[in-house]
Amino acid sequence: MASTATTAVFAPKSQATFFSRRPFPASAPSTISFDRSGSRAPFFGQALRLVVDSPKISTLCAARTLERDSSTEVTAASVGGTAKPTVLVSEKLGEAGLELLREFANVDCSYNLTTEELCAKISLCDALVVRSGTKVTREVFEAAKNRLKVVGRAGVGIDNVDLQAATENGCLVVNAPTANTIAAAEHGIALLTAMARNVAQSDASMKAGKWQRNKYVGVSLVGKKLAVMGFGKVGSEVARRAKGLGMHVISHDPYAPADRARAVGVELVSFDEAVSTADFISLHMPLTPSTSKIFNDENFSKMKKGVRIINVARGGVIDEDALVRALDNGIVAQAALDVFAVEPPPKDNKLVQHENVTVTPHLGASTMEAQEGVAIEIAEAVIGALRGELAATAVNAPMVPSEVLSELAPYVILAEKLGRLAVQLVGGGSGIKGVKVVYTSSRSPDDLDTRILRAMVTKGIVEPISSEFVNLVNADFIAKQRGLRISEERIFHDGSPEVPVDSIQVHLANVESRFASAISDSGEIVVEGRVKDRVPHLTGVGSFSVDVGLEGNLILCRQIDQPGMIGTVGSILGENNVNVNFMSVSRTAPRKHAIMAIGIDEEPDKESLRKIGEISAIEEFVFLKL
Ligand SMILES: NC(=O)c1ccc[n+]([C@@H]2O[C@H](COP(=O)([O-])OP(=O)(O)OC[C@H]3O[C@@H](n4cnc5c(N)ncnc54)[C@H](O)[C@@H]3O)[C@@H](O)[C@H]2O)c1
Ligand SMILES: O=C(O)[C@H](O)COP(=O)(O)O
Repeated sequence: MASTATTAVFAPKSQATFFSRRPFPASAPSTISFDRSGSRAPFFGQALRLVVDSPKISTLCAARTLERDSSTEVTAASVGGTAKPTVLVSEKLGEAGLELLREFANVDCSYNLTTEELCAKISLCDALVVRSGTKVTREVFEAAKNRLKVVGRAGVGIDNVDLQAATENGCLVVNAPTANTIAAAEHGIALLTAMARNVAQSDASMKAGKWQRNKYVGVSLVGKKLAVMGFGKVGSEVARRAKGLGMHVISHDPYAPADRARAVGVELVSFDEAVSTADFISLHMPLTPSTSKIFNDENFSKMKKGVRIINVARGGVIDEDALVRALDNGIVAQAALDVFAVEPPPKDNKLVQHENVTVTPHLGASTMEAQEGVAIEIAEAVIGALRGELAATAVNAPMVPSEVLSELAPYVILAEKLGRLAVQLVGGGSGIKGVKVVYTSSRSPDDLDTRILRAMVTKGIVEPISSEFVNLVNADFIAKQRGLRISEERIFHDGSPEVPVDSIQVHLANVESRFASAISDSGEIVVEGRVKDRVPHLTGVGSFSVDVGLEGNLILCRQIDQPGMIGTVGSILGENNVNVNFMSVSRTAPRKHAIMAIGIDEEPDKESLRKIGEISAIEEFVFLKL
């Protein structure tokens, strides 16, 4: 994979190359329409394109208004009135945000709607503003009958919005990712201190007429070890505050830059070290396929007896039944939970009822200040989107002109998949800092604007490990915010200028890998890809050449080169009904080491992965999701 050709650092071109900002005057005949395909990762073939072109909004805005709850309800019978769009606010939103919305739109604040009521209203609305309590399902998007242009989530998590259905129905989803960070961190600290001193339990006891001073002796925080799991926006603020309480703070976050943690006086450690040495464990990682139920029986059993756990992240990172068992057998002395796998949890939920558990109903973001902040942030994003402006907090829309996409589409997919693969190869606790993207191309720098490719690499790296959504507008900002230094290099390739890019390499410097063979001779994780017949392929891992189509999932194995390996692994996958779509083997020399890359359609179960790991000739392997 190494190349000796010339290198140049790219300077980004003006944004205007990629975006057309067309204002959306309320009086003009206009519609925002989108390409219909796509999902959470759609910059390209599946991309949304913002086009302003028809009289939909003026019709939708011709609405008679009715007073309700100091806001406005729009009915199907509405006629006449102003050419304003209609915004349905289905959960309580800060007044400052409502005021902004009212200046621009007819605002209907209707809370606690049933799904039927929401579906009945939604076809009369251009925008919907929610928090985490409104389930914006496919049914809702379909009931909107194409009128709904934007869903604004006044907060971070969009777990309650069906993004795929939103995209398929041409609806933009925007969120407000930063305004409630401090509130969530403060709530984490509130739960930590309240739990340590039995505040909730002793309050309930006194209200029941008791005076139980001996029963509610607490534990001190000073000098105790706190493990912050996830050193992102909220986790780092919790760490800062916990240090102020005199705690010894460590953190586990495989992707956070170590110097950021050091600046707060926090050491980044491995998962096992964090959970096995801490007195308190505070959870601040996002809910992703790899963090789902990560706190399970196996990991509770590694913890110090009497550990205390705080969760203000997402309920799904804990296996709740396993936590009940860990509380009952004394491994976990206490837990303080703001979030639950199902919200609201059933009344008889064992954790909610448990004497040693302090619970709050998802209040992390619920301060006056945070709610004003998210309300303003989301109102601005929703108004901007209705006007046809770019939304930096767009969750499902990149808005890239089709002419750019048509040429770069497969490279854009390749760039994201390489980022996604590279981040999954990271192991240990050192954190990612330097990312280098190397393009081999025969085009001159003026003929190849790589911003979209760089943005896609960032998207691939950031989205699987965080609650952030990356698009072309915010990619550089998000990378900077997370301490990721992304540099680009071009290597001249003497080929056809018809082909925009010959290969893309993603290098991650100063990191350990879960798959040692992904570390190249230069000591970096390196993955390389090429587009063949418009299909992205992985063509290099570390110092090995491979060739596997980037579709579905991938298994990488390093093995002793010997007969029968392909068959042995293939049969294990076959027994698990996992279809192999591509396979390539590359070796250093006959009967020495070989790397096998296997593209598979489905995700193998744990048992099959265990069996592959037990094949004696296999020295290491890793399963990666594309
Ligand atoms: N309770 C609430 O009201 C409330 C409010 C705000 C945020 N949240 C939740 O808190 C969580 C964190 O939010 P944030 O804004 O700090 O997100 P963030 O994206 O800024 O930080 C998440 C961090 O977790 C790290 N991470 C990813 N996978 C990990 C893993 N396997 N192990 C350890 N670390 C891992 C990421 O590298 C990142 O640094 C999210 O789930 C968010 O939805 C809850
Ligand atoms: O995702 C978020 O922003 C938090 O979990 C807060 O959710 P909420 O807006 O429903 O309080």
